Amino acid sequence: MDLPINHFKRAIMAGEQQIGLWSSLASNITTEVLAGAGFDWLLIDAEHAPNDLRTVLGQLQAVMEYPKTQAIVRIPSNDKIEIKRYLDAGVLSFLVPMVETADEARQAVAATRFPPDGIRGFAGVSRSSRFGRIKNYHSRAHEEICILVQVESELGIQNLEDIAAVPGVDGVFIGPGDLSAALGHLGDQGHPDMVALIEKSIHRIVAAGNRPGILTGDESLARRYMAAGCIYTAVGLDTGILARGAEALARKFKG
Ligand SMILES: O=C(O)C(=O)C[C@H](O)[C@@H](O)CO
Repeated sequence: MDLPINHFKRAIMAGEQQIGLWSSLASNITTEVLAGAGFDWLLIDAEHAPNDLRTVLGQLQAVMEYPKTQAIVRIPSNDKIEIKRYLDAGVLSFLVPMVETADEARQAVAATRFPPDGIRGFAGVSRSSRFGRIKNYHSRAHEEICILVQVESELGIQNLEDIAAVPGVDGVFIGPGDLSAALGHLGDQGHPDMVALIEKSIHRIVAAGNRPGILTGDESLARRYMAAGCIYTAVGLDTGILARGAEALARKFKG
């Protein structure tokens, strides 16, 4: 058995825009529904959604039937133990929240590498190696692992270039919600000052030779950030689609 190819990682490295959707319903059924919708990637959120390792595993299995849609997992925190467990479960692409310094970015990368390049614990027969069926798994695993670090604080923005320069950081994702809150615009990601700062940050990440990403449910902002250089762009959330769609249908009959 060959090492699974990380098509998402290869696409962003090639500069090919990847359109994604946030998946927060913590259900293998809804994630399977979304996997067939036509997105390039789904963000399975284990930070701000009631996901745990077992529910994420079920969603990874649900997505497998849709090879054109890749799963990115946002882990609860930048924790080496968490990263090890999600790696062993078969996660290939990570979004690591609240990274503020280059050292924190280095820690995240090291948690995904076996010694001597990192500190990942050795599991001989886990799902990541397809239970020992992938030849040379341990010596090649890093080739298909994708680390996206999330910058969403004032300190993180200050350290953007240093973070982007860390070897093994495949992308720098801007968290507009937390960043807006940190800069005095809580709940107002569309404030002109925030839009300008995010646009400038995207330019900085590109200039640093790395790959920017973002989430926004606002179509005009999504297109503006893509034009600025965002190469993996989440354009909505399953919870929002379900809530607003259900409300609209109810209004049709209930007024
Ligand atoms: O800071 C942000 O914005 C994000 O990290 C995304 C949110 O966590 C997500 O839940 C959408 O609101």
